[in-house]
Amino acid sequence: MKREDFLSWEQFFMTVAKVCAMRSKDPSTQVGAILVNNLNQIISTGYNGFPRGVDDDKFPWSREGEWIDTKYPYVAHAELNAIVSARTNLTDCDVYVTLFPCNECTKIIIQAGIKKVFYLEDKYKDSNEVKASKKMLDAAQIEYKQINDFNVKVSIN
Ligand SMILES: O=c1[nH]c(=O)n([C@H]2C[C@H](O)[C@@H](COP(=O)(O)O)O2)cc1CO
Ligand SMILES: [Zn+2]
Repeated sequence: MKREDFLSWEQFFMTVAKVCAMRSKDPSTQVGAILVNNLNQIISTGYNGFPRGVDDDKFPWSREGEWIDTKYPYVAHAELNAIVSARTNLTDCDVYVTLFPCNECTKIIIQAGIKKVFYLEDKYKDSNEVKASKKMLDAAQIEYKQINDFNVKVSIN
């Protein structure tokens, strides 16, 4: 008899996205994203961090203060990193991301031809950025689905 408590594809991919988030050095929010093609192959991975050459010991990680002195102008979002790292056409791929994409990432997701967005958390759902994301995804007829039928808890010692 086969095991019954195996991970579904959706649970598996979301767990991989969660592991990607563990690479992030952001002290407040770690985000992971992966792209998956229609053969269930992982095409690329990403997490939020500063661009190559932008030293994460010298640039700020703070959230507050003058905009130029916060992390916000510098950090590359997980979804952006996954999309620019992909080496194949992304048409009809799915994205698994641990946080609902912001409006800037959503534009990139749509333009890359991604078919479906799977997300874990939606902690900024009341923000205008996320509201704008949902408006664009609805208009573009791109489905989004929360994967919350299991508890992703990855612990590596
Ligand atoms: O879709 C996203 N992808 C992503 O990588 N991020 C990153 C940018 C920041 O490093 C962090 C958000 O920081 P904070 O929660 O402290 O505002 O998450 C944030 C979002 C959603 O805003
Ligand atoms: Zn974003």
